[in-house]
Order: sequence, then C-alpha cells, then structure tokens
Amino acid sequence: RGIRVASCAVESLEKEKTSYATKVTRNANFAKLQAGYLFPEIGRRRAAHIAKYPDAKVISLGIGDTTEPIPSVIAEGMKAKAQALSTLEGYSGYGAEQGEGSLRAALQKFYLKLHPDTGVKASEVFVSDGAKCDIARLQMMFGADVTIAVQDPSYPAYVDSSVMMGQTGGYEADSQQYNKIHYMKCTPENDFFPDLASAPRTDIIFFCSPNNPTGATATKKQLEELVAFAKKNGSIIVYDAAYSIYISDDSPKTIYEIPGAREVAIEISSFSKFAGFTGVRLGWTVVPEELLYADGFPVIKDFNRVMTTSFNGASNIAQAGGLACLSDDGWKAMEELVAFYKKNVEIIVEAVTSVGLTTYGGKNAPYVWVHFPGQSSWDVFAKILEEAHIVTTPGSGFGPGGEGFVRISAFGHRENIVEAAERLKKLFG
Ligand SMILES: Cc1ncc(COP(=O)(O)O)c(/C=N/[C@@H](CCC(=O)O)C(=O)O)c1O
Repeated sequence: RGIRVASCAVESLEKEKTSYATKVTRNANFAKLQAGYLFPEIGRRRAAHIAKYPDAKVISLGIGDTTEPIPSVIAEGMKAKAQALSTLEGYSGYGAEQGEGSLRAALQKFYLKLHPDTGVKASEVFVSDGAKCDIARLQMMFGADVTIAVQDPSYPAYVDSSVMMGQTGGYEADSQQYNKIHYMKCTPENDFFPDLASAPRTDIIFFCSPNNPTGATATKKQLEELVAFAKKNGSIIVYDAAYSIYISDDSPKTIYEIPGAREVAIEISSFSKFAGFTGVRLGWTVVPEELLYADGFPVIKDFNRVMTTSFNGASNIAQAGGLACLSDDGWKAMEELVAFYKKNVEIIVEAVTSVGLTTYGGKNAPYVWVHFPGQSSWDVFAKILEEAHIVTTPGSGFGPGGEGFVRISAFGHRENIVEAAERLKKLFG
C-alpha cells in the first residue's frame, strides 16, 4: 500500500510540474553519470517486486546493511551520552570537527593494537559520519585535476564521486568505463589482485581490502607491492578498511602495517559494519603527517581545512558509541557480531557451492561473490529476485569487471539466511 500511495503521489506531482526552469547551468559532470547510484536502484527493483508479489516473503541480501541489533554495551554508551545532554553539566554543543579527543586517542590505541609499527597519532585521525561521506570529502580535497585508479569491481562510490568531481571524461558504453579512470581488473585469473606491472600512473589509487564486492583480501606481500607502486609513481593510496574486522587470517588489517605506507596512504574506515552503525553514522580517516603533495605541502592540512569548513563534527552521541565500541567489552561484542555474520556467509557458501556454483571471497568479508560465467549479472539478479524472491546485487553494478557475477550479502537474520540458502539450492539445484 505504502508503495502505491508513494507512486500516485509522485504522479500527481508530475502532472502539476510547471514548465518554468531557472537559468542555472547544470554541472556537466552529473550528465556523465550513467543511471542512478547502484543501491537506490536495487531498492527500486525490490519495491517493484514487492508491489508485484505483495504476499511473497522477500529476503534482502542486496545492500550491505547490517541487520542485528547494536550490542547493548555499545548502545548503553550512547544512551548515557543522550541522557547527559539533558543536563546542564552534561550538555555539549559543537565539538571539534576532527572528532572528540577521547575517541581520536582510542582510535590511536586501536591502531597500535592492530600492529605496533602503524605509528598512527591521534592528531592524524579525523572522526566522521562515515566512510562514504569521507570519500566525498577527500574527492573535494583532491579536486578535478587528478586521475584515479580503482579496483574493478569495487565499491561504486569511488567512481561516481570521481565523475561528479569532474576528474573523468565521458562514459564509454562499449567498455562500460569512464574515460581517464584506470580500472584495475580483479578477476579469478589474477586472484583478484591487479597487475601493477602493467598499470599506468594515476594520482590517486582507491584500494579496498577486504574488497567489496569480491571479498578478496590483499596479503602483506601484495600490499608491499602496492605501496612500492604508489611510491614509484608518486601516487596517493586511499585505502578503504571498512571490512578489516572481518579478516580472520594473517592478512594486514591496516595499510599502515606496511613500511613506507605513511608517506603514500590515507586510510578510511567505519564502525558501520563493525558494530551495526550504518544508521548511527560514525567513521574515520587517517591522514599521516608525512603524506605530502608534489610541492611538499602536507595533505593533512588540506584535509583538516575540508573537515573544518564542510563538516561540523560527528554526532556526539555517535562518538560516545564509538568509544563504547573500542572498550574491551565493546570490542568483544563487535567480534561476536562479526562472527554471527561470518557464520551466515558459511551457510550461503555451502548452499550455492552444493549446487555447483563457484563462489569467491566470503572468508574475510560479509559478502559472497558468486560466478555465473557468460551470463549478464542483471539477468541473474532478476532471475533470483523473480523466482526466489531474494534481493542480491548484480556484479556489473560494481564495474565492468563484475559482469558475470552476483554479490550476496550475509547481513541478515539467521532464519532469513537459512531460508535464502534453501531457496538458492532449489533454484540452481
Ligand atoms: C568499501 C565500503 N566503504 C564504505 C562503505 C560505507 O561506509 P559508511 O559510510 O561508513 O557506512 C561501504 C558500504 N557499502 C554497502 C552500502 C552501500 C553504500 O554505502 O553505498 C554496500 O556495498 O552494500 C563499503 O562497502
């Protein structure tokens, strides 16, 4: 019903639409964008499917949005802060745009715990309202005249924000690529790690490990190669560690484990998939003091300028939640949450491999990358939705390298994951 009401509301707006237009010229970069951002499009298809089958029990394993409640030890931290705001002595207004000192210090300790040589200082940690938001702010800082490289496939925010910033040329329909972006192919053939020897120089290299959507996790040796590649080319790595907590083998959990990384790498991360903070909104970006532009100017100074000018700090309640996450009890609770989702991954992998499908990733990430060689990923997405009432994400939504794959998210209540596994076995069995 909600959906029908919404659609007729939109229709009536369409009818009343005036022919008046302003004289403002549209930002030409937005005209280069192909289709809408991936995940709202998945949402639209889900809504249309529900409207078509109102009695079907649709299971959503599309957008990687956490489903389990925030552990109470963490929620308590936010509750106490919210309560304190109602008192004279506990009230606080605008905080430091870089984040509260206590949380920045806790994140410095977090890095030390990950690896003794990371060398991250509290003053290099910028607390934010999420990693996606920081990608946009980093792009604002880099400006239009940089070239970027991305893993292909990868999280769509890197490419789409680059197009919006005017860093790219037009879209090439045959290659499904934007001009000026270098797409570093990540396929089963190269074990999802790009061939850097043949890669051209770009100013910025977006690198996500564990990778969304493939789940591939770079080894220490591969990251040493990546850092050496960036150093040789004088490039800046934007290293996305949003899923680092899912790593259960000896793969690095931060780029700063790699010697020399502080001179070439920015790291972004987030509490979203650590603690179910996708709605609370809390992330962070590390910009090392040693990271310098070609003219020797420290990048951290410009990022600080972006944060102080375009951001008024993460919510004080969310930051209290972040502190609770990083407490001993909070950390234990996060690890339990992550273990729950990793069990979901196992259930999905077991089901799809039992009917002969090939999967990748899933070991260090909450996503399963399922191969449908020679098939259009949107067609497979549509088949799974239509016949099993399961929402997934078509691989081509993450770049041309994702064609022929589908991403299944493990973020789901256990009973839904078990149900979805049964349906997938039936569908492909
Ligand atoms: C590699 C990577 N980096 C950052 C984010 C978003 O982090 P937050 O903005 O902190 O929630 C994500 C979130 N991805 C989800 C949500 C979609 C979205 O954020 O657009 C997904 O791929 O389904 C991500 O995969």
